Amino acid sequence: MTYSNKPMIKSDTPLIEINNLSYAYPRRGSVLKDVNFALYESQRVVINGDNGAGKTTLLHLIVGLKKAKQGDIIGFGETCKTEKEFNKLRAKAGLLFQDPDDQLFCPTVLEDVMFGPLNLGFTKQQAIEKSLQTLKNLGMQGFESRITHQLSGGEKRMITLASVLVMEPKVLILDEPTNALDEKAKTRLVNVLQALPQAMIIISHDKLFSDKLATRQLNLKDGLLTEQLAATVAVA
Ligand SMILES: Nc1ncnc2c1ncn2[C@@H]1O[C@H](COP(=O)(O)OP(=O)(O)OP(=O)(O)O)[C@@H](O)[C@H]1O
Repeated sequence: MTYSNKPMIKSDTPLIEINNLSYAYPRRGSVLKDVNFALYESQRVVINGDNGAGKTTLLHLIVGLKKAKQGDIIGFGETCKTEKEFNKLRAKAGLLFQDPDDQLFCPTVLEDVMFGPLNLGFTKQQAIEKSLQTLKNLGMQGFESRITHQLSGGEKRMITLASVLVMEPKVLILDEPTNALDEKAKTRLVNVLQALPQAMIIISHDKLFSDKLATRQLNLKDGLLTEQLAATVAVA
């Protein structure tokens, strides 16, 4: 038998857990009120809610881009309070920003998608191969040398998705991934996400997309996160 010093994560331990999380903005007031939530392996949780309900705020709190005064974020079994602890969480949880322009920063598409794998320590050749494969899976082959800031809204969305998926994070956190996508691209995205083993938290206003993908749907309203639907599709 071998022993490891690494903390063991039991399969019934949530990947991400939120306990009694509350958040308020100055002038806006309370956005989240005592929110509790747990994400387990293989779950695809879609959160919907009206504009301004606090969905993006919730995702940013989960990954530590905003810090709550009240409540706990527990990532992969470890409570996160400090920047170092959130850095560890972010290494395993890939966030797709609502606005692609917050995510694209390299001159060309390939450089942008490669950036993550290179940072993870893959060789240039490996990073290129992984990036080309991910772009192909998303139907974006041929875009490698395109200038990112010249892309259309939907193209930017797909490239930012590629830059998150190529990292193969343990958890995918996607803020309105279908924004600006046409029906063909949405269908391709559903197929790509359904085939992935990762757990996901997805914000979406797109009911059809949510129904196809979600194993669990939640609604955020008046600061409260409530269960909306039982599983709509079987987890692969
Ligand atoms: N820095 C800030 N200061 C003050 N209020 C803010 C700030 N950021 C967001 N808000 C407000 O907090 C509320 C929640 O914003 P958030 O972006 O989380 O909503 P959302 O549910 O993601 O909305 P949408 O569906 O429109 O993207 C909104 O009323 C927004 O105007």
